[in-house]
Amino acid sequence: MSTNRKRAHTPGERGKSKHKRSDKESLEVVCRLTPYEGNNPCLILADENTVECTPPVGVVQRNGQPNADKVYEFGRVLDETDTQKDVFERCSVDLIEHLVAGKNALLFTYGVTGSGKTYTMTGSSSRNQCGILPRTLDTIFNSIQHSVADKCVFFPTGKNAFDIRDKREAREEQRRYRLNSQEKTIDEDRFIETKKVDGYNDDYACAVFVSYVEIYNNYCYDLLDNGPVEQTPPSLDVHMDANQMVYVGKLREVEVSNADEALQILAQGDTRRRVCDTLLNKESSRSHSVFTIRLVMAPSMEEELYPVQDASRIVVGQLSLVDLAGSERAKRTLNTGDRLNEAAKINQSLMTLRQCFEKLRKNQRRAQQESVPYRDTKLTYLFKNFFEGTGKVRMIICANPRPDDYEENLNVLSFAEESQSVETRKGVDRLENMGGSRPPVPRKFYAGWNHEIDRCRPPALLDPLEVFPWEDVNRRSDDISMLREYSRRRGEEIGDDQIHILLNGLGEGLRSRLCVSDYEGSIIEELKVKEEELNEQRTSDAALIKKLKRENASLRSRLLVYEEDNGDRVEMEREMRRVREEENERIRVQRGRVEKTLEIANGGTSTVATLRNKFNERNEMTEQQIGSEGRPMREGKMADRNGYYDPKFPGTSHRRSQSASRVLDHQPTHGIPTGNILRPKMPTNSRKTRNLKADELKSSAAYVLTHQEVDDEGNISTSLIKGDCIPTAGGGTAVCFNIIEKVTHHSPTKATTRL
Ligand SMILES: Nc1ncnc2c1ncn2[C@@H]1O[C@H](COP(=O)(O)OP(=O)(O)OP(=O)(O)O)[C@@H](O)[C@H]1O
Repeated sequence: MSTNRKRAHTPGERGKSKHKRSDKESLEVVCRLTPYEGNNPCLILADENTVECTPPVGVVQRNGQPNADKVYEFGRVLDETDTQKDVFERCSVDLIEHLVAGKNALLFTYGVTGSGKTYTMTGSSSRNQCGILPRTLDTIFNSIQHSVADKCVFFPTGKNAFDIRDKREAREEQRRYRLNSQEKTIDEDRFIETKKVDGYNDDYACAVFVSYVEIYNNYCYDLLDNGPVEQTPPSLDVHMDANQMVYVGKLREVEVSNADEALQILAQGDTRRRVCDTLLNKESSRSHSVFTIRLVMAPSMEEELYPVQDASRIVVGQLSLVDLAGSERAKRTLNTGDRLNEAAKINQSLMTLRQCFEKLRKNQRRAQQESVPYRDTKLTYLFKNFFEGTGKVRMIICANPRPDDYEENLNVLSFAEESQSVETRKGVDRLENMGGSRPPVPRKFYAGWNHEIDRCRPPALLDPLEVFPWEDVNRRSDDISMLREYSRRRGEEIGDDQIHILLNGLGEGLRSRLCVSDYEGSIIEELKVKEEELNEQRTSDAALIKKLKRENASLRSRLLVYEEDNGDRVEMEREMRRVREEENERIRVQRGRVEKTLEIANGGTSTVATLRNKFNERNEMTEQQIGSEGRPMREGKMADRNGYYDPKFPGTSHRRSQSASRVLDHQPTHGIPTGNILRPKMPTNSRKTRNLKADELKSSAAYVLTHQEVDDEGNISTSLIKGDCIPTAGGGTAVCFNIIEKVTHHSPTKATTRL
């Protein structure tokens, strides 16, 4: 790995701006890496927020320089180990919470062609491959199921708004709807997500509307158009409503009562979507698709799940799931004709998206606001609501680590990383708080009882003033039989004609109470399930706590042992330090002594130096005289100049005692007899040795080593190597050699021959 790694942004910089306000939040980016089994992936997950980008071998920059490794940081990085469910949980669940709270959110995928955008957004119907969109639809309906009003109660006005029908109109519209609706084919085998989010306000009745738009070659088409699939529907215009919100005019918004219906609509729309086989993806999206889920909510009537007919109290939450077409380079796809034109338009709209982001970031930094080029493409115009209105925006970057995608991935990643500093306004709570009264009873609970109540009619009832004992209606299984018995008894007492008057009053009251009781029963059931789940969770938490406590105890005891060991170790280290310091001190003292001794030995004092010089001078003379003149000096002179001892300079010897030998004469083990008159003279108290011992040196003041050599011509040279014995700091004796005397004996026969 190159050390030349560049950090595109530090984590602190990400998503921050100077003027960050609490009503703003940053666009969040999640990066998903496509599974890749080849060699040399150009992208790898470094940690859960970082992706590392390594250039493939041989890829260099335009200037010929090698590309550096780079790291990019995102809100989260997911790789092949993260499942479709993980991606859904991380990217969509909080947006669904936004939606059920009446806020807006935009989730879009972005990346190079074939990087897994459609797979991530839609996937397939199996458990493992089910993508964000189907899971989101399931989760929405799981979370609002008791509050969904009957169909046709809410309706879109066509001007980006909704209204509410009164009950009679709604019933008529429902009848028409039933007549026109076709048999639905539901995928029985599809995976169903069971997730549910909290946060829906039960005081509201709601309806879900979906729409599906395709932006192809910068034209908007309704994928839910009712016309024949073979025909391209007319392109639709994008408008702005009275609240400055952008919407697609004449777009079909289809009301759905459950996720199955919504998925069927999605599948219907997909049959119209333009997908082609390209070199880089067998099913390449040639257009951007925008699937929008609108949750329309209005405060419900007191007892019944029917919205109060006041359009001004309607709150609409919107979640748009966008699958962008992938950016692609013509030289890689080798596209021509229509495909090339499509690619150009795709790239142009993606480029405009980048320019909008850049402008938004610039505007965030400056007081002076420049206009953002939303209108340049249909895609960016549709996104305007989210960037300038209220809503959370999240981008999923899909990136394939194959080396061929390296350069395009770099573009995508750096754009995505910069985008994280774009801020959008946070959604505000628009739902009214109804003061915590009991939620209205969903209509489906009424339907169950209607039939039963009607069966109570035959027996006559009595005086309408006589009150049915409602307070006893609390165990639902007994309610009907009690009413039957009551009616039978009273029917015997009064005539049949009275019965209808009484029944009407009774029926409504009974119906309402039974339904409420039924609804509450279902809530109790749900709470029981929740309680069981919580109990299970508590049991497993308790087991975990127990296990953690055990581990904690064992860690504590191990820690104690370590601490004791550590105490011993500290003590030992202290002792070692003390010994080392003592040793250092001893060495320091010894070194001082040695230095002093050396100073003395090397003539550190002037007296010693002078003596040594004189001594050396004399010895040199002796050698010159013997070597140059080639004849022996007179014996008397020799005695004075032997170089070993001069009583005038007692400081030059190192005698230990007066009785100690002053000169140690070290003779060769096998001396060569020269038969010569020229013989070195030793002082009388010198001691001869052939096998030198340390003790002998110690007791001597001077040392002379006799060394003999014979060359090929029979010449003998005898060397006397002389030195002073000096006691060393360690108690031994060193010899400091200071003169060599040489006597040479030439062979007369050889010398004559040479002449
Ligand atoms: N995470 C993944 N796990 C398994 N298969 C994947 C994954 N991501 C992508 N694929 C497979 O890769 C292929 C291309 O994916 P997909 O069609 O989603 O790419 P795309 O980004 O939408 O391409 P385009 O922009 O051209 O439409 C598909 O066959 C898809 O099943």
